[in-house]
Amino acid sequence: MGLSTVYSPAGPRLVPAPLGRCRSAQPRRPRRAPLATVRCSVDATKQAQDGVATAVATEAPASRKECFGVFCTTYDLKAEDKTKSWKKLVNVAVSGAAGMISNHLLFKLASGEVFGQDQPIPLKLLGSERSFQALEGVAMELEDSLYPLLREVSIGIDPYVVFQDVDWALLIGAKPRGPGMERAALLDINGQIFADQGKALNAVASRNAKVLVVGNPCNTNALICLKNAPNIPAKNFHALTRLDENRAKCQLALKAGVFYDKVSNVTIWGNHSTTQVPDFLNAKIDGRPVKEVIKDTKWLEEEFTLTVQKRGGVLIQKWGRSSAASTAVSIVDAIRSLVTPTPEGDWFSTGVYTTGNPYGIAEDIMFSMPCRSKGDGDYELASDVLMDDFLWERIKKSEAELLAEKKCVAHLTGEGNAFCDLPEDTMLPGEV
Ligand SMILES: NC(=O)C1=CN([C@@H]2O[C@H](COP(=O)(O)OP(=O)(O)OC[C@H]3O[C@@H](n4cnc5c(N)ncnc54)[C@H](OP(=O)(O)O)[C@@H]3O)[C@@H](O)[C@H]2O)C=CC1
Ligand SMILES: O=C([O-])CC(=O)C(=O)O
Repeated sequence: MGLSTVYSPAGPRLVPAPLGRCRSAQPRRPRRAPLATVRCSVDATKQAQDGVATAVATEAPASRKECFGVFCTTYDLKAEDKTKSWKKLVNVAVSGAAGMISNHLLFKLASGEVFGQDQPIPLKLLGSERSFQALEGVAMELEDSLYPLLREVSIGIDPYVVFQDVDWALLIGAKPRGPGMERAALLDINGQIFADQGKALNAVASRNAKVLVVGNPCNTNALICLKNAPNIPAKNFHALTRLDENRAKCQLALKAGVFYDKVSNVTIWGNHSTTQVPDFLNAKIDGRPVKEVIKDTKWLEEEFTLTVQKRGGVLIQKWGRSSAASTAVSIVDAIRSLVTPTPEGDWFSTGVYTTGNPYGIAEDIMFSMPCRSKGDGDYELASDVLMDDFLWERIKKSEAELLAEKKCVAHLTGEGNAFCDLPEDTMLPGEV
């Protein structure tokens, strides 16, 4: 007899799997439209009475998303949503789910490390025709990991199906830049992916869905995505710059000879590219301004800044591929910063939409800035930040780059014809 999972107020526990395994009505295969499937549901009242799930096979409507393997034998998620004793499910979609970053991230999500040890989640994995088999492999590994909090795994290649009702969309899938490829071409190819996914989110995701864009160039991809999803608040879109913040914290800790938990208030301003600005003016070590602790201004202005800007590229040279594990960790950090209250006085960096920002940064781009959260998934920009000429001059350079990128993708944001004239030094962190 296999195992399935049941939750009670006392926490998750394993119980024998219910009798009767549900199968797809047709063999699983890549497809654009969902097939009719058979699903299992749970009698929530009975379950509440005796604490053990009972599976009931029911015919699903044609719109039912396909579950995967053991996850089809568990519960009717909608019925579970209604039970008082269980936390409401948080639906999480991940694109590029068969890629390297996801291979680390999905297991962190399933373990409860991200949303909490009392938060059951369904995972909705988006792939493509080319990755569908690998996606099945990922789902099999998730099955074999017996995560008590993992309530459903569904895999698919149609974002309109996979993004149905999602509360969080983690958009990782994107084409990496190949040899000889112009950055403008990458913007165009990947931009199209994020325009399509934005439209799908707009049509089917939760109206308050949070969207974190990781696929590069992530700031401009996030802008494209939000412009194609006008039904979702622009404030809910993020571009991942948390990896850069973590890299900056590590370098400051190394230089100061402290462990990195002593480093706070580190902001990455701007683009996730080599124009990004790691801010040492506002950063603190043990609650003191970094400039009081590290007196080597030349190191801060030159070596520190360049090391953080180019860390991704150096790592590619060593590893032969871009950061995957540390990127997954930084995605966890980025989400946790939004779903848990920010420690008093501190802040975190995330690329957000620049409407009404207090710093004077151009409006209508996705720019990394210092933010605080009450832990409700929302954030406010930090206002207690210092600015000097060095910092401002660099911020303007990253701003100029993002404004240029925006012009390249005007055809994807509904703002007319694209005109692409990128500064030559515009590079991803992975390009050195
Ligand atoms: N913001 C940040 O801090 C960081 C961002 N990144 C970016 O994250 C993205 C994913 O990285 P990683 O997981 O390592 O990459 P992988 O190459 O391992 O996986 C990327 C996935 O993207 C999907 N994809 C979508 N469209 C295309 C396409 N046209 N051509 C090829 N693949 C495509 C593929 O899946 P499928 O076939 O299922 O579509 C593939 O599995 C990259 O854009 C990378 O530059 C990486 C590190 C840090
Ligand atoms: O450039 C890349 O593909 C990898 C990347 O974003 C990083 O390491 O910061």
